[in-house]
Amino acid sequence: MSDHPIGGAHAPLLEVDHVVVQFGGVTAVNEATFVADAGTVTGLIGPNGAGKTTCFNVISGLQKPTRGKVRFRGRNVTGAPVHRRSKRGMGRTFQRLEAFGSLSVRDNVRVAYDIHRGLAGLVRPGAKDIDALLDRVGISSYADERADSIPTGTARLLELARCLAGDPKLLLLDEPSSGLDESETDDFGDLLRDLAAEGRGILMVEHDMDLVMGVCDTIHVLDFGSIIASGTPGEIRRDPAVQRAYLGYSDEVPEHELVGASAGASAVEETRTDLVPVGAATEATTVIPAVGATIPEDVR
Ligand SMILES: Nc1ncnc2c1ncn2[C@@H]1O[C@H](COP(=O)(O)OP(=O)(O)OP(=O)(O)O)[C@@H](O)[C@H]1O
Repeated sequence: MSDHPIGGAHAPLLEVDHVVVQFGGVTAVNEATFVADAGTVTGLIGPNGAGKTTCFNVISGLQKPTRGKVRFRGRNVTGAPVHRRSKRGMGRTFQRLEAFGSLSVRDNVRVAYDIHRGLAGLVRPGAKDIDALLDRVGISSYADERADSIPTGTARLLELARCLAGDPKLLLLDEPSSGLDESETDDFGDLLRDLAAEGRGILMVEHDMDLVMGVCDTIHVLDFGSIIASGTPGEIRRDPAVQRAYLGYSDEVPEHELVGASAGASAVEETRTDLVPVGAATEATTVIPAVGATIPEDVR
């Protein structure tokens, strides 16, 4: 039964409502409240240790919150186990790769179809379904390779294909672009937009600011477990608190010189995406120009 205060029909796809997670004395998530809507791509960003993965664990059912609620499709799922959320249409990929290494890429997707369909899967997916999915995520050429022999970026796309085999209404993607090169990341961004255009909701934890700023409709920023800003990419880029906490910023530079801080910010500034998280560059600059904007593994 729906417990949404304004009724299930108009409820956001996902609502995280004043969620708190404490690990002993550490407050990993502190009253986090945000939504992700169907048909949109939502980014969840923030510095290392900000609580992003813990939020994902609460949403997907791996972590019980100390307080607060998670609603999915208008229903309170806070106490629901992972498989029930999955059945209701929640799919997740992980930072670590979960595929079966000794199986081929194609067989990994076949297994994912079987798992999602369960006993209802009396009719097994045809090779056509599987190959169409591999094609959709752009890894057809690896179909017959063992999953443990493919590049990391390709393996992440395989994770996505396995997730899509369950036809999820909400996709939770944890750093999906790591390991992809620039052109693969561009294609991946197009795929995310396509998936959202089909009516799916996508919530993504991602450090590649070009991707986040380029594909997200809405971004929520976590810092020390709290949401410090929510808005469009343009709003987030201009937010001084976000600049300080996460995006390139130096205290020596007056705030009016921050990207887009003034009402008269130029069109060039409005559209620029050359922002990377603090700590991702060696030079102390106001707004750190991104080189490919992907953070090296060692500063994550
Ligand atoms: N199981 C746990 N036990 C104790 N502390 C934890 C646990 N999981 C996470 N934490 C702490 O909670 C905080 C948030 O961690 P979390 O992994 O959610 O951050 P994150 O934003 O995902 O970081 P990253 O970008 O590095 O993945 C950190 O201080 C972390 O050390």
